[in-house]
Amino acid sequence: MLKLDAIAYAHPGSGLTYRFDMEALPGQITAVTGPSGSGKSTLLDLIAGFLKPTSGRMTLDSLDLVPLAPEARPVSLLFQSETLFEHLTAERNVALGLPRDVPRGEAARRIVDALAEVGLPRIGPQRASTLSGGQKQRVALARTLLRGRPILLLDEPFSALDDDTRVTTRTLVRALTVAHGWHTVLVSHHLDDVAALASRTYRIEGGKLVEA
Ligand SMILES: Nc1ncnc2c1ncn2[C@@H]1O[C@H](COP(=O)(O)OP(=O)(O)OP(=O)(O)O)[C@@H](O)[C@H]1O
Repeated sequence: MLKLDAIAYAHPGSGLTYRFDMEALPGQITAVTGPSGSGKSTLLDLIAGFLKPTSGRMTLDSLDLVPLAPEARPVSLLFQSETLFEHLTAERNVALGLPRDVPRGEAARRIVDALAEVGLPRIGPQRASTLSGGQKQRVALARTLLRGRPILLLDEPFSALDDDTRVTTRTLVRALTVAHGWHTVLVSHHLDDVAALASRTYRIEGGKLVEA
């Protein structure tokens, strides 16, 4: 379980100190909602390690996350505007999720498997710049699969997608979360995404997470 226990943080110059308590179970999507400026990105930045809490505990099972630098945390991120390298092929983008020491043959096999798992078995050689928004999100999810990190942070990941693509992409996110036992934390303004996906929902109110 991912557990935040009185994680405290105040932005420099701000009078508000956030105090976050949260539990996210493996194989489930935990949603966080709240108005613009309420602190949703701040929460994700604390989990990812881009911000350091002033106090509190944050653990994944028995692993203490607070001392770990962002690159050492068991965390993957997926945002609204995807972070693929547009000039690289889909398979090169996916390969970025692999450790450098994986032998070439095994790397190729794992990339093929990951693209098949996200439903894009044939687009490996295509440049990212030629893919649709939904395909790009799937390629990013394939890269996440290869990273094999058990916490997935999603910040409005479906916002730029049309309605049909949005439904298929969120169905995929749920299936991957269940299949791989990810602790998926979804930040969204869209209540239909939250209703469709979340096992547990929190709302940020007055700098605190309140279970909805
Ligand atoms: N680096 C920073 N320094 C000072 N204040 C900041 C910093 N980053 C964010 N804030 C402030 O903290 C508050 C919370 O911001 P945050 O981005 O976490 O909100 P949010 O809920 O994600 O908003 P949105 O839904 O618009 O993305 C806002 O008032 C914002 O202006």
